[in-house]
Amino acid sequence: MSLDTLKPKVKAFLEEVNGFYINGQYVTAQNGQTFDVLNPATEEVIAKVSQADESDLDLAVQAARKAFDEGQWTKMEAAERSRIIYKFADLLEEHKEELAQLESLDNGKPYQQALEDDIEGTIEHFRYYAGWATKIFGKTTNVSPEYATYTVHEPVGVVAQIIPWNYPLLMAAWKLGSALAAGCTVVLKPAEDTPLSILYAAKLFKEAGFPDGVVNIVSGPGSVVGNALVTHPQVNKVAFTGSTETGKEIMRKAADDVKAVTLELGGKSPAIVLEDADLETTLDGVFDGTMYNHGQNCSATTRIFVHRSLYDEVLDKLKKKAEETVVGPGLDSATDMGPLVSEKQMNTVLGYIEKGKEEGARLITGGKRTGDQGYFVEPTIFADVKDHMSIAREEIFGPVMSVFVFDEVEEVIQRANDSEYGLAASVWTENIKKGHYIASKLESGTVWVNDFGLELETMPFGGYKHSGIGREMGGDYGISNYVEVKSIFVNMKQ
Ligand SMILES: NC(=O)C1=CN([C@@H]2O[C@H](COP(=O)(O)OP(=O)(O)OC[C@H]3O[C@@H](n4cnc5c(N)ncnc54)[C@H](O)[C@@H]3O)[C@@H](O)[C@H]2O)C=CC1
Ligand code: BAL
Repeated sequence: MSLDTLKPKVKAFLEEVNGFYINGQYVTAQNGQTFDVLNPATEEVIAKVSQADESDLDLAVQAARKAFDEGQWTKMEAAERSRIIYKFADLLEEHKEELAQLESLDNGKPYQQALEDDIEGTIEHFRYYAGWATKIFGKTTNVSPEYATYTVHEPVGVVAQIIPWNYPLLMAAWKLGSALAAGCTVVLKPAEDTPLSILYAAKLFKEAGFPDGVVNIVSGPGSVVGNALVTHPQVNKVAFTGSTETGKEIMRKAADDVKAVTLELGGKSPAIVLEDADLETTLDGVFDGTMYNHGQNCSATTRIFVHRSLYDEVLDKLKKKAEETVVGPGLDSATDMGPLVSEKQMNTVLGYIEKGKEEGARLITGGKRTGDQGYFVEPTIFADVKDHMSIAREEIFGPVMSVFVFDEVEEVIQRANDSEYGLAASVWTENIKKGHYIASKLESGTVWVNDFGLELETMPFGGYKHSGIGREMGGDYGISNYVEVKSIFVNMKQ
């Protein structure tokens, strides 16, 4: 597939200046400003998008506030809210190929991966949370015969949602699905690098039947639009996915107004390969665990701890896998791994590769940019990595794997936990008792045993330590981010 084979609706969408979406309509920035969106495979401008400032953002928050206060969504029958979210998922399905093309062009990921993982995952996510709109229950409690006591779960209000660029539409779904099911209204800010898929999808909110103002999408820089969203006095709650640094800044600012925050932040996830691991499955899992989405995953298993008895064999086989990986444009069907999302991200990753070499890790394959156009970086593997090195401690967010050797189970548990992060981990062993034991000891929001990367709407996802606060998905775990709990006492004393 090439740019010439883009679907007519995608071509038309790319040709116009794409406004953001406020109060049920596309609008352009009041000051007329736009920003360029690049194809990371070619560095060419593929679209122009309106760039909001604080006054545009204020309009979006006012629209969400009005929609919330007037209750068109919040006080709608839950079954009707559910039907509208289902309908939105059906419309996404009708447009799934267009959305996958946009995602591949904008983010760089292979088209098939965009279609099957990102877009299908988005559709499933909305369907799942559509079902939850009718399953938000308080409790009746048995406090005293003289009181009727019960709790009510009420939508928290206007929600600010700020999302990153690694899974543009899927991250929007993770945030929107539960908030909308709970009856909140939303202002969502996509990342500057990847605003296209959610802006394309915005028109489908209206078609599905969402009242105006329930969902608003505003594009622009984090330092301006994101900041104004977090600090806006009419916003009740902030949900963010992105870097730990920005997450901390958001939390500090939200504290001024005592706004609740949900944060899904960085990771440095360990994979532990025990001496009895089934090597074929393990090597596939460990390799994809690091390299999937070009390593641009918060849950990427970038620290691979291999038992000494398998170390040389594992290194040889991982090297071979890296060298067989086809790096190329996302729209090319032969591509396994596309470009990184931006020049900034490519330079960050190349900087870490240099640090790895300087600090004495052994580069066994990769290590360079490929070509001089597009942000392509070779799948890169370092062996003999030591726990104190930068590549062992800091989030790289690129196709860079660090391999360590270990001897004892207790030793590797301690080393795996020796990180400021605690998002995900994997354990590879045929001894399932040991698998459970190690899973119980790891300081991590998710642990996969003999698997990697499963992130399902049916299970909560989030991190320990600096990897975040709260859990998204997982049914009522996700809903709980968007409800206030009210306790009601009714005096029945005669
Ligand atoms: N946890 C995850 O899934 C992600 C983690 N990252 C990590 O972050 C690193 C840097 O990537 P960036 O795109 O610069 O991340 P970032 O955390 O700065 O950006 C993520 C989102 O936050 C917004 N934002 C930035 N500054 C803001 C502020 N002051 N107030 C409100 N919103 C703000 C951005 O516009 C974007 O929408 C990556 O190298 C990676 O390590 C990046 C993307 C996703
Ligand atoms: N932050 C979305 C899920 C992931 O990167 O693994």
